[in-house]
Amino acid sequence: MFDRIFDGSLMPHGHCLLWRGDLLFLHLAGDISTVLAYALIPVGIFYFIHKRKDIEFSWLALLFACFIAFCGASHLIGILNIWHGYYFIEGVIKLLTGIISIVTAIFLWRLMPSFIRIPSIEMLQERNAQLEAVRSELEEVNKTLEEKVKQRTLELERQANTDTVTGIASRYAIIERLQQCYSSFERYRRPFSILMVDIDHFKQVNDTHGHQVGDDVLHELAQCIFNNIRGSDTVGRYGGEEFLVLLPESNAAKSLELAERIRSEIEQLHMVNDIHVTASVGVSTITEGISCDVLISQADKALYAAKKLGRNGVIAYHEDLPNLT
Ligand SMILES: Nc1nc2c(ncn2[C@@H]2O[C@H](COP(=O)(O)OP(=O)(O)OP(=O)(O)O)[C@@H](O)[C@H]2O)c(=O)[nH]1
Repeated sequence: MFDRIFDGSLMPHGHCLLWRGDLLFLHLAGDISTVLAYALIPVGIFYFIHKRKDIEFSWLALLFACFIAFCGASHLIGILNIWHGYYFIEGVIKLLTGIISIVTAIFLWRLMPSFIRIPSIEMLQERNAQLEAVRSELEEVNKTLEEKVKQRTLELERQANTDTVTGIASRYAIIERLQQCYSSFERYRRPFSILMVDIDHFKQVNDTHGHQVGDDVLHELAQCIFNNIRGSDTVGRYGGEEFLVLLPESNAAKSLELAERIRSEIEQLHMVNDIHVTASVGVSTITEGISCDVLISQADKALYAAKKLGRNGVIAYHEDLPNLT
């Protein structure tokens, strides 16, 4: 059996190619270079598959590598057969090469639709450019939205901080400012005072002239207070017809003086429908150990006293303030 396989005497030695130098050169050069290439290509494929474990269809690449390796073996036996006629071995190798080639071809054609679907570099570049355009568009939309949110937030903040009827600080804003002054007092002992201004008999204005005119009066009066305070002071609408004025760095005497001026200015105001109003003012100055709430209640007590004493007056809170009921 082995004799049949390795029997290289099928062609008499020396008859092959008749030892013509040109034929020998052509066949040897062609086969040797092909064998070398066919040995290197499968090694390259194995190396690639080893490095790129993510590649799909790697088994097909392996099949392809085997097919090339067998083609290389056919050429190798072709070289040997120049000297000896190992045609049995050559036949076996050719048969194996044929089988593996057919298997590879079948799988290659079965997978052809999938290969065709694989996007080309141009297609990927085009897709990438489209995605990039969408991304820039989204970025632009995002910027616009952010800007709108910013504007809306500012608008909401402005609305929350401003009283719509009078245009001065809202109750929320004036209380916040009061807390800031109080913190500053607690930390740096910065004094401050507050005025509680309340329009006298405002109900009569509403009842006589209507609610809209009442609103106009509130607006004019608020602006009057605003025009008589410093930039560092704040006036806010504390309640219906009640205003809270915050006076940082102002002691009791200075605050009383300002309260009197405001009261007097209000008294002299000529408002819509020739309306004249007066206001009562309660003054309170921060002292050690009292809270914001106590400070406000002191101003309220002083205001109440001013009302009880005939309105259109200014009273500063002090310990001996009579408990008027
Ligand atoms: N037009 C208008 N009126 C308001 C507003 N808020 C409160 N008022 C009115 O202010 C009036 C307050 O009346 P009162 O609490 O009796 O006080 P007053 O009439 O000013 O009397 P004294 O404070 O005791 O001098 C009520 O008629 C409320 O309807 C507002 O936003 N607009």
